[in-house]
Parts: sequence; structure tokens; C-alpha cells
Amino acid sequence: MTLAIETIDLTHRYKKLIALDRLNLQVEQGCIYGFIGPNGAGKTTTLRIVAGLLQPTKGEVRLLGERLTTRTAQRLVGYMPDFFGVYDDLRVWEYLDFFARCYGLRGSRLRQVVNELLDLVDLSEKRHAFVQTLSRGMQQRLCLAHALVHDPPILLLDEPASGLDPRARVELRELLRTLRDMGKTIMLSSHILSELAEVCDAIGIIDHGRMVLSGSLAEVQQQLATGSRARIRIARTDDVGLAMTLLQRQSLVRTVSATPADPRSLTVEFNEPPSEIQCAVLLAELIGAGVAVSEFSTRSENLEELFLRLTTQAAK
Ligand SMILES: Nc1ncnc2c1ncn2[C@@H]1O[C@H](COP(=O)(O)OP(=O)(O)OP(=O)(O)O)[C@@H](O)[C@H]1O
Repeated sequence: MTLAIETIDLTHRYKKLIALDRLNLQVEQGCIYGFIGPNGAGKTTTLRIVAGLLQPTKGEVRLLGERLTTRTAQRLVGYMPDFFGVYDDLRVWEYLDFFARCYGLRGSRLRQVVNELLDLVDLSEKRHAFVQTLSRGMQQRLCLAHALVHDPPILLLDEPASGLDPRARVELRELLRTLRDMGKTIMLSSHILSELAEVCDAIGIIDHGRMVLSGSLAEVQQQLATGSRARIRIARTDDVGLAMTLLQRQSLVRTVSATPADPRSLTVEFNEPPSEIQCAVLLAELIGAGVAVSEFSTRSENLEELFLRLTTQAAK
């Protein structure tokens, strides 16, 4: 397995604030890696370090096996920040032409690269438009083209989907898949898990500067299976206390909680997904004890709920 990006005990302090706390992450070559965490988790700090723009306080970064230096980062990484930095009154082609020239491209090679990139991000028809007149989705794609001018094998995209409407998000996802098929490794960040989950091959969830869960999408989904829950509705308020006591005694039950706005609605979290027969036994026990159950439904935690649970746990 070739790793495109590896961080080893990466630590970063802003004065007293520990933004990254011995962060270990591994991104395999040729994959789309979703780097997910709530606001302030440390995503931008990590991406800026990996892009060679910020010196870490401690720890190590390797890019395709090479130790990170400003030069390696410049050669191997294309970075798209979470803000759109443009010079007004530039046309789309001039914008790319400018950055391609910064990388030393000239003449027919320069024209070829600009044309190919405009084609790739589907902006050929907008080549003469002023950049400030582009939609948010188009600006995002233009920024992506900018990050690609020197044809880097690794792309770091900070919050690429933020502010995009559903159609622009679909277009972005398609573009990311095309780039992966071209052999690029893509690491992208988001604080909204569902924005990214379906396009990612692997996911890392960061909170308070630490990795709280990482792995292939299949491995993360495996974790989801342990987050099965049941919702039980009790018909009489008087029965709620007894129902909670009975449920808490069950070995397969991890927690039981009442919904604050609706105390007769209980959420049961299981240690592992219960079988149908285990659910039936649980229900029979409640009814046998005289608890009037009006609803019983089981379901698996979705990715968003898993994310919230993991990041809340880490905050405790
Ligand atoms: N230049 C800075 N000086 C001081 N503190 C900073 C600086 N940049 C970031 N921080 C702090 O470091 C922590 C991590 O910030 P970072 O921007 O890396 O998080 P993030 O996950 O990208 O958040 P967001 O999703 O809000 O962009 C936060 O507590 C933030 O306030």
C-alpha cells in the first residue's frame, strides 16, 4: 500500500491553544479521503501544514514517502483554500493563465494547459467571462483548476462543497471522481459529513485536534452497525420509570434516554445490533411487566448521527 499522505504525531499550537494533538492520519494513493470534523476541529490547520504553508510545532508529514519540505509540498500538492481569492477584473482564462505562468509555463504549453483545465472543469464556454460574475459553483471549479496548474499528484481541498447548491455539489462530486480516475489523491474537508460521504473511499473524523475514527468507508460503516438504536413509545407517563429500569437491566442495552420534549418517547442504544428475536424478547418483557408500549422501532444510526456521537464523546 502506497501512502500519499501520512502524518505522524502531528501537533500544532497557536500560542496556548493546541489545535492539533498528535494527529495520525494515513491517506492511500489514488483515493478520495474525507476529512471531517466540526468547526474548530483542526482541519484547516492540518491541510495548511500538509500544503507546506504552516510549520507544525511537532510531528512529521510524509508525502508519497518523502519527508515534507516547502519544495516537496509545492511540487506534489495542489491546495484549494476555503475562500475564493481572486483579483477582480480578470477574465476566467486570464486567471488560469496568470497562475500557470507563476509555475513557469509559457507559449503553446501554457495555452494547452489552460485549455485542458478549462475543459476539465467545464468552464470553456465561460473563458471570456469576468471571474466575479461566475456562480459560486463555477468559482469553486475555477479554484480547483488553479490548484491543478502544475499537475500535482495530491489535491487538498478545504471545504470545497460549502455554499454550493445541490446541483453544483453533484457536479463537484463528478469532477472529484474524474480526478481520482486520473490518478490523483484527493483529501477534502467538511464539517458536514453527508456532503462528502458518498464520494469518499475513506474517511477520517477529527475533533479537538485528534483523530476519533478513521478507515475505509466500509470500515466506518461497520462501526455504524454498532450504533443501532430502538425507539420505544410508552402510552402512559406512569410506566416510563419502570420501562427505563427494565431496559437498563438488559445486557445488550448500552443506554436508555427519554426525549426531553416528549418524555414518553425513549431512545435505546444497543451495544451491538440486536437480532429480531432479541427485540421480540425485550418487547415481551416490557409488556409482561405491564408497560403499555404503543410503538417499537429499531434502526441503524446514520453517518451524521455517528459523527455527532463521536465528536460529542470526544468533547467530554
Ligand atoms: N491563526 C490562528 N491563530 C490562533 N488560533 C487559531 C488560528 N487558526 C486557527 N486557530 C484555532 O485553532 C483551532 C483549529 O482551527 P482550524 O481552522 O484548523 O479548524 P477547522 O476544523 O478548519 O475549523 P472550521 O471548520 O471552522 O474552518 C480553532 O480553535 C481555531 O480557533
